[in-house]
Amino acid sequence: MAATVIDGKAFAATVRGKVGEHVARLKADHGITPGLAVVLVGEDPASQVYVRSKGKMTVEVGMKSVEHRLDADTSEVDLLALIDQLNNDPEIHGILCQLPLPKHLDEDLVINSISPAKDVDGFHISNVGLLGTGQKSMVPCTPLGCLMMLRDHHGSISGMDAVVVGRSNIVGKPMAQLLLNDSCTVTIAHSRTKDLPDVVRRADIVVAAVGRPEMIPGDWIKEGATVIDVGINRLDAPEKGEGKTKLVGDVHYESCAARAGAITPVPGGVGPMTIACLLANTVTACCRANGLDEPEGLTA
Ligand SMILES: Nc1nc2c(c(=O)[nH]1)N[C@@H](CN(C=O)c1ccc(C(=O)N[C@@H](CCC(=O)O)C(=O)O)cc1)CN2
Repeated sequence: MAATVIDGKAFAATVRGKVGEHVARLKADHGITPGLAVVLVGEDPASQVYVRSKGKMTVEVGMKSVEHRLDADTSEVDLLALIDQLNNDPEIHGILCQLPLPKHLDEDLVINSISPAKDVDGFHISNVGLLGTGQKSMVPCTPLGCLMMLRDHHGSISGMDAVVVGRSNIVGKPMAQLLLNDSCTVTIAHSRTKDLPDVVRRADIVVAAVGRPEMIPGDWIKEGATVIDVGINRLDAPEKGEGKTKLVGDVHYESCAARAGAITPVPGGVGPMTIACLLANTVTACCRANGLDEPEGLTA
């Protein structure tokens, strides 16, 4: 039977709709407008697209958007001074530095200088620790988006066998933690994992976050498993014309879809959920800062 295609683009629009409703209530009932500040250092073309999209969608849901675009050679001292200013700005409830940062900047130092309460990326070491101990935290946007799609598709994922392929701080590790918190039996697999195909074949849920185009073929997938593809890899596509490119995920879509029960496409799967969850996290941060009830269904 053909796999159900989990439509991340449509689901993200629903999440943004819920965020917008909550923002409208915050404004009407409390006179509060959530504010998000995005910091971009340098001119990475993909980052510029993501930052523009974040700003546009922030405004669309009724929140305040502030963008700081800094030169590629901005010093660490200047960047930390800007973050300090944003940490102390009462109109700003969420702050993020778009990654990757230029090589001369210490990513850990920069991330950990953001106030944990405003860390809407959920990358600050305090939020990592809170998530790891099952306490209330800010949750990284991409894994949160994957979790929302899994819960929506399955209802409950409790007791399911989940394999996360990839161990990055941004996706793999927090994803594993979220699945564990939802009572999955979780394996984190990576480049040194022995018998990777057999490990993946045992899983009811496969989250692919390795950053290697089409690395996971269909014959690694258990019949009926749910496949969440986090990869976004741009490849040359001469078949589409000279100089053309295409996006592919970390799984080989056609062969995996032939065996899976459900699968996310690339593009249009996990990617759009990342920005929707960023907006959700900003409303959550704003509610927490003001001692108000958090929006239902928009947190882990
Ligand atoms: N500070 C952060 N930096 C980065 C993050 C992050 O969560 N926080 N994640 C990625 C980039 N990213 C958001 O920042 C992001 C990536 C992809 C998409 C998306 O919607 N992708 C589309 C395809 C877009 C295209 O055509 O290129 C899709 O998958 O359908 C949104 C946001 C790294 N940096």
